[in-house]
Amino acid sequence: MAYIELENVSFEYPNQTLALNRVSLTVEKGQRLAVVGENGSGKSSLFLCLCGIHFPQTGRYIFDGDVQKCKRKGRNKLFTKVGYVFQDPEVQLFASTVEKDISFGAINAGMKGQELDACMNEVMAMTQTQELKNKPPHQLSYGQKKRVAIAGVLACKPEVLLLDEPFAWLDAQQKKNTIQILDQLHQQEKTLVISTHDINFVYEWADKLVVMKEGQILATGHPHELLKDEALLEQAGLEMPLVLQLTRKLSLDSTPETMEAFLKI
Ligand SMILES: Nc1ncnc2c1ncn2[C@@H]1O[C@H](COP(=O)(O)OP(=O)(O)OP(=O)(O)O)[C@@H](O)[C@H]1O
Repeated sequence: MAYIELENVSFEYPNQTLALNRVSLTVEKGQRLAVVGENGSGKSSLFLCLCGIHFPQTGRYIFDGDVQKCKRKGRNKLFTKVGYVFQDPEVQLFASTVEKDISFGAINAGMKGQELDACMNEVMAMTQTQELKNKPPHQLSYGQKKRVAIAGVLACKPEVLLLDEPFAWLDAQQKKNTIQILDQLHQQEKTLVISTHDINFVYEWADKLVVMKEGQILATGHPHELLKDEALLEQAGLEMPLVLQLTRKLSLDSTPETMEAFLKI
């Protein structure tokens, strides 16, 4: 059985916008799933359903073997195991210092003493936020706020991380730092689900890709397969990854899996 399973899930906002339309999807434990699609295709709405903030009106959501019920009490396991990093860190940060912000969720969940100290040290080291710990979050740069937002979610020790556009507005170095965090989390066998418009990153990073359009899933599969499908790319409004474009242009026999491999040819 899959770790996360959506069966024909539909979700409509109160203004009757149908954001998810009969979406079916499975995610295995430890998988790196990328969700791509045009603006408004439903990626954030999908994440908000996966973490339990929204509840679909129809269909079934099964997390780790449990069918999710709309009652908040029945979804405690979901809330403790699935962490959501919002696209905009401003939505997430609220405490008077970075340290208080990062520890808030963990303390709320009952963590204290040495366990809390060890957890804070670990997540602040991973996200390089130690030197920011006494600063008010509103004084940080955008990239620093993003790291603090990730740290706060990691401190709650989720098994699944949903990251909504983790690279949006980041410079090259901050993006590299965020990719390093994702790589470390993957080594820890966390399940990672990201939405992004960075198709080159998706091609190299994801084990599985979901392509969305107008609230529906157009295709699911390995990015190496899906991202060479010109008809799908056209339908979804996506560009072909650069490494594939270059491979075709140069009529290479084999397709390198990364840009680094391409540059070594
Ligand atoms: N709170 C809301 N109330 C009403 N409609 C909403 C709300 N949030 C999103 N929508 C609508 O739901 C649809 C899906 O939006 P969603 O934010 O999930 O898309 P997205 O793929 O994440 O877009 P983007 O790439 O721009 O972040 C859009 O038509 C959007 O206008």
